[in-house]
Amino acid sequence: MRKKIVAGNWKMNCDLPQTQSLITDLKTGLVKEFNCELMIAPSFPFLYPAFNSTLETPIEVVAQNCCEADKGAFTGEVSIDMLQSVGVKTVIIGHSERREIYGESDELLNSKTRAALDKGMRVIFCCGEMLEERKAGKHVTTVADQIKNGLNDVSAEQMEHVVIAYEPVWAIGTGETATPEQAQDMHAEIRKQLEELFNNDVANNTSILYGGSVKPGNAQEIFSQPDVDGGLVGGASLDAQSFIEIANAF
Ligand SMILES: O=C(CO)COP(=O)(O)O
Repeated sequence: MRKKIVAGNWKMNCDLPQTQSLITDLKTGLVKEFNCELMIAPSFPFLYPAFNSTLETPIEVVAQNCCEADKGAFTGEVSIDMLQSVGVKTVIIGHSERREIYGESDELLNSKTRAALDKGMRVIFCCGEMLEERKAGKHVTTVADQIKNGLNDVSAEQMEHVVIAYEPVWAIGTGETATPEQAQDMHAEIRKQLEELFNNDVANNTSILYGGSVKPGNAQEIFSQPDVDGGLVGGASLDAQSFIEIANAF
């Protein structure tokens, strides 16, 4: 079933006191029912305290990354079992910062995605083109390749646990948002691609989020596009009021 989701990717921001105070502010601000699922993704060390502080609230705590391997000699990595042991049920995979800064390849991201799905996790799979790719008119094929490679060997049944996040790299942290039409066009292309790779049900039922400078002032227009099911929000999710206003945009 296609769900509306607003997820805050806190990236490498917020130490423990800041994490706790942001969650307190969110809880204080969540005075009414929302028409969407709410997620926050703090850094690894704060997942467990965040999980505990959000029990009995509509907020789900999700991870920003995971290791594709089960356990063992992988210094600095965090396994899916470890995440699950602290209450995490959803993981973001393939964020452009992981792809670009840490060189995570389509193959690695596919391994992570399959490992997470095999363990029963939900995956927010990120895709998005660079500015040069858009300028060269290659944005649709770039994103289609990321999806085809990243979701290789994922079954149609497993796609029930996959959310796609389209984040054009040129719109991340730049203040420059894709226009609602640009977001809608790409989301429609992604659905076409899901239909080709899987089937019509998967295409219709997969939630596709937009990410890239989503703010209270532009969320409503973006979320009102027929193929946009919510947002993956960076900067604006670090302020409780902004995040709540974005969630209210549905
Ligand atoms: O990368 C993003 C979310 O994952 C988007 O970040 P900004 O909302 O800060 O542009």
